[in-house]
Amino acid sequence: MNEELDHEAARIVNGRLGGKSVDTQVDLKRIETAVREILYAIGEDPDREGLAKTPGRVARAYAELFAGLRVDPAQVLKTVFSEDHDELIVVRDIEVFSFCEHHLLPFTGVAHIGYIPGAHGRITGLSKLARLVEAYARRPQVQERLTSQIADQLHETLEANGVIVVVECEHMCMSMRGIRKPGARTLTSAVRGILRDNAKSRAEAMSLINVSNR
Ligand SMILES: Nc1nc2c(ncn2[C@@H]2O[C@H](COP(=O)(O)OP(=O)(O)OP(=O)(O)O)[C@@H](O)[C@H]2O)c(=O)[nH]1
Ligand SMILES: [Zn+2]
Repeated sequence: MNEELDHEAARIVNGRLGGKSVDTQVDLKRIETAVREILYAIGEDPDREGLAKTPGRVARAYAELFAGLRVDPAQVLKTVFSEDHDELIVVRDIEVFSFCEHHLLPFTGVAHIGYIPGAHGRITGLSKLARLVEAYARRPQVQERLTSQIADQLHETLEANGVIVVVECEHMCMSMRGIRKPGARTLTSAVRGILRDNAKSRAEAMSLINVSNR
C-alpha cells in the first residue's frame, strides 16, 4: 500500500488527555491491520467472536494512550499568573502512566514536581503540572527522558529559578517478562537552576518531596 496515501487516509479521532478532549490524528486502520497480524502470529484466530472487535478497540486505545505525541507541552503551561512568591512550590504524587519504548509495555508510578519561580514571579496553574506529565508520559518513552523533559519545559517556559522533578515507576517489562522482578521501582530525578547549584535548597526540596519515606 502507498504509504503517503495511507497516511492521508488517517482518520481523526477524539482522544482524551487529562480529562480534556484533544484532536488526535492517528491511523486507526493501520493499527487494526497490525493487531490482526499480531493475533495471527501468536496463533490466535482474529475472526473468532471474542477477538473480532479487538483490533478496533486496540486502535482506539492507542490513540488515547499515545495522545501526548500530538500535544505541545509549551501550550500546556500557557496559563501563567504573576505572583510575589519566590519560594518552592511542590506538587507530589502525580500519577504516571507511560510506555517503555523498548517493549511498548506500561510503566506506572508517580511524579513529584517542584519549582521556584523566577524574578518576574511567573507561576502556572497547579493542574498544568499534571497536564505536563500527561503530555510527556503518553508517548513511547524512557523514564529518564520523561523526567528531564518535564524539568526542561518548566525551566524554560516559566523561566523558573529552580526546578526539581522526581519520578518513581514500576516497569511492566521488568515485572511481567524478562527478569520478572515485580515491585522493583526505578527512581529518576532532574534538577535545574538554583536547585542544581545549591545543595541546601535541593535538600529542602527533596525533604518536601519526601521520597525516602514512601
Ligand atoms: N534506562 C531505561 N531502561 C529501560 C526503560 N524501560 C525499559 N528499559 C530497559 O530497556 C532494556 C532493553 O534491553 P534489551 O537487552 O535491548 O532488550 P531485552 O532483551 O528485552 O532485555 P530484558 O528486559 O533484560 O529481557 C531493558 O534492560 C529494560 O529494562 C527506561 O525507562 N529506562
Ligand atoms: Zn521495556
